[in-house]
Amino acid sequence: MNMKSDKIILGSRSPRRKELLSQIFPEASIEIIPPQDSEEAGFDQLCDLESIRQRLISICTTKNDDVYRQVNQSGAISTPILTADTIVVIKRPDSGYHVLGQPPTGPEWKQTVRNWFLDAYAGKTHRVMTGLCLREGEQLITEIAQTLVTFHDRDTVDRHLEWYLSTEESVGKAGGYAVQGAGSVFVNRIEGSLSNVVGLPLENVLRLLT
Ligand SMILES: Cc1cn([C@H]2C[C@H](O)[C@@H](COP(=O)(O)OP(=O)(O)OP(=O)(O)O)O2)c(=O)[nH]c1=O
Repeated sequence: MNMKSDKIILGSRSPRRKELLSQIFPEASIEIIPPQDSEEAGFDQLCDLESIRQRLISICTTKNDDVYRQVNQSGAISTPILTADTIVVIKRPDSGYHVLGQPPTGPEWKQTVRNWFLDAYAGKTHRVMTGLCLREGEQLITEIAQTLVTFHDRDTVDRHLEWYLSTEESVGKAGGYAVQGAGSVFVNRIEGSLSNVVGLPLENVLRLLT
């Protein structure tokens, strides 16, 4: 089956997304144009899945519009533009759902990630969602892929957590871990797309592009 287009613009600064996309699309045909405005709407106060999903779609659409504005300055373009956003969603027993994005950038990141691992991940299942936005000419297609990730029990997390924090792998990763890296030592089960957890659900992207 052929790709609908022989070029694609990936609107992302994430090296993982580029690497993933190049597994299904020739690397030489991928142009990277990251969004300029790094201010993103947050998920504060959102505690039901429907509002979280809507916000996720709105974030990837905003990224897509940003890239489109940059490209469009030189005249209308027909190359498809793909943008994405990945979040971890946990369920709190009392207050519904809660979104974990990337850890804070200040020195408090270690304590934040420590709390996420001990309180939200150990022995439990959380969701990883990636929102996608694909612009093809006038048309915008948006969708969300979801994967369930179950962590090992508290003993295993306790045993490896301080070592994991010392690797600093958490930095820049949604939810503070990398399933494709050392973070895999904590993961007991993955239900759904693995590439979705890493930042780009390849099954969805391939379906949209073919
Ligand atoms: C959960 C998880 C996330 N991640 C990464 C994927 C994404 O790069 C990052 C989530 O960050 P995002 O905020 O989705 O994206 P970004 O700011 O890195 O990039 P963009 O320019 O496209 O907005 O977390 C992993 O690499 N492995 C994992 O297991």
